[in-house]
Amino acid sequence: MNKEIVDDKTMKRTLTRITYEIIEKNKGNQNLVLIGIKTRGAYLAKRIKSRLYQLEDIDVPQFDLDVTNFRDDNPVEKQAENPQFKAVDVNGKHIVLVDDVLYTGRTIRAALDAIMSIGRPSKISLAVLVDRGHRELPIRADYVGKNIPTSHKETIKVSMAEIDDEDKIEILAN
Ligand SMILES: O=P(O)(O)OC[C@H]1O[C@H](OP(=O)(O)OP(=O)(O)O)[C@H](O)[C@@H]1O
Ligand SMILES: O=c1cc[nH]c(=O)[nH]1
Repeated sequence: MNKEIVDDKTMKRTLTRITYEIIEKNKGNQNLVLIGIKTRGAYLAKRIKSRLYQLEDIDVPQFDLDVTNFRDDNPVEKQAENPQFKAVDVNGKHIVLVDDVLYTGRTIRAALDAIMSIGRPSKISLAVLVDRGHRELPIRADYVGKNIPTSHKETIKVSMAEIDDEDKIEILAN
């Protein structure tokens, strides 16, 4: 059974709030770089980029990151560099990592490794649309859209208009 818990209007407001929080916490916004984790984190980062521009006239570089090669469930022999991402200059930058759901934290751990493998940022912050709890690693988000307490049996499904035709967040009871 799917239960919609966030509709399109609420999701838009939530992203606007996260954007304002990023602006407030980073006065001057110098050296900010948005990195969105594929799949939906990349679309969220693009939206935050365009809101930063609309709200404050700030043009922040934004890149997509595929963490597959850095996952701890991906055999080491299959791990390879990601040539496109390797070209991103992260040195001395304040990276805002963006993802849709924060659960065990393993995806973020992989993303941190991917970023640190190509340079030395001055700071890395984390923005997520949903924090559903159940961390398996000492990772926390700096910007949280919605805290949604879940059981292990449930799944949070984020839909985004860019690939799913509409914006919504649902809880799926497995
Ligand atoms: O904190 P974790 O336990 O790592 O879970 C969170 C990750 O799981 C989902 O990605 P998924 O692997 O389903 O890929 P997708 O984004 O391409 O759907 C979600 O988009 C997060 O990236
Ligand atoms: O519930 C979950 C857990 C991980 N990733 C998701 O997208 N949803």
